[in-house]
Amino acid sequence: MIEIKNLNFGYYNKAILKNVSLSIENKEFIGIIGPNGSGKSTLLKNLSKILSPESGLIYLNKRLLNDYSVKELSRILSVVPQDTSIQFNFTVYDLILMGRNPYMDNWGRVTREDKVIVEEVMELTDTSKLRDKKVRELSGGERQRVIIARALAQQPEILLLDEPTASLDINYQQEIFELLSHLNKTMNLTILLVSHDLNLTGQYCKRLILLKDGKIFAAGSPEEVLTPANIKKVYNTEVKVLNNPISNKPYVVLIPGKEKKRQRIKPTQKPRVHLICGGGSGKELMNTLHQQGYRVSTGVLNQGDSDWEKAMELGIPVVEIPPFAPICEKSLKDNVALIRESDVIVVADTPFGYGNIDNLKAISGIKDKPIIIVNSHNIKEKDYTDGLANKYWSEMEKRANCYSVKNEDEVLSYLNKL
Ligand SMILES: Nc1ncnc2c1ncn2[C@@H]1O[C@H](COP(=O)(O)OP(=O)(O)OP(=O)(O)O)[C@@H](O)[C@H]1O
Repeated sequence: MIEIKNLNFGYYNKAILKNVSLSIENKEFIGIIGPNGSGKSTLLKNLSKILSPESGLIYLNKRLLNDYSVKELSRILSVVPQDTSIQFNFTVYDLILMGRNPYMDNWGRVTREDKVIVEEVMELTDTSKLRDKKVRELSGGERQRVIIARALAQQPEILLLDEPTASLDINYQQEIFELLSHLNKTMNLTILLVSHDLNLTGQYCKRLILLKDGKIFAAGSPEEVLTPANIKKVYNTEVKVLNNPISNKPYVVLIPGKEKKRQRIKPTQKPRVHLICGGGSGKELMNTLHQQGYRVSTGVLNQGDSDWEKAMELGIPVVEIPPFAPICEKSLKDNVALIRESDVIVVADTPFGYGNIDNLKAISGIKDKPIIIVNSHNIKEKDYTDGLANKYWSEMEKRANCYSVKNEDEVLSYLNKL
């Protein structure tokens, strides 16, 4: 059904998928697992033609994926993406009906058949009772069922899902996996899903593909793939693999005490640096710190910003928001969590406006971490917030653990002293 031959893909010249070859048969239920950044989502995006391989070939039903038009492809393959936030507040019915788009004429006329299929998929996914609700009023689990219903309304042969249970509680996680398993068995749907949950995928998927650094490290039945040796090599984590007596499937259990080992090696590592930047003000420093072995994180940054692009290129953790969007509550919270994991905060020579002032506000509230500020004497020229940035800046400068420096070389010498 799908044949991937020597697939290579990279972002900005950085190789991500390396020589991946894989055959997927009709009616398979496959889990793609692997650590953060191992290339799982990138693989799915290459399969759904969101990204194009640098080299290698992908065949779908013996025809090159590249030769399919978008409409043709969406009648065979549908995708449940990782980010399922819905831009507009549609009703559940209207959202599921959108799955029929690949079958509609140029005027978007809804046929009797479209309506019958929508009813069928609502029945299958137990979403009929939600039909008139607005999508934003749904719980996480309900929303995920609705998104799956929309994907099913496309009447695909293959369903690709990127972490479909990521933010769901244990009850909804199981419900989604049960639903997928049911669809796989009763509708002969081929399913390929990315997940971090070794136990759920081990329980429900018939085959697992374990990725490490963009390569297939192991592939086979859950019993073949979920071994302590594989998990140690790929995740650098000690586990015990037990047998779940109810399902007779492998069950992965963490061995306590791992944290102590981590702490022992920590003193030899360089400090973690969280870099506040934007508009290209931090990319050179980010590069230098990364090259010198500092563990750098950054955010909040707009996607497409040149500092964001640099972070992507280097593969460093970044809290991101859509292009031109102001910092929202969630991104702010994520950024504070990332800052809390760092040892020191560095503020690049960054202008502050109302769109990014919350980055400064966030660090002004974190008093227990050293802060290094580049070129602080110039703040008035970089304050586009009628003095708000200047206020946070002056407050921070009064602290004993705040260092104002003139340039990036001085940042490095301060970091060396810390
Ligand atoms: N749009 C992008 N631009 C640049 N680099 C990217 C982009 N998307 C992902 N990457 C990088 O590619 C690598 C693989 O990312 P990918 O999202 O495929 O990994 P993953 O295994 O799905 O990770 P996770 O489990 O964290 O979701 C990472 O180093 C990531 O930083």
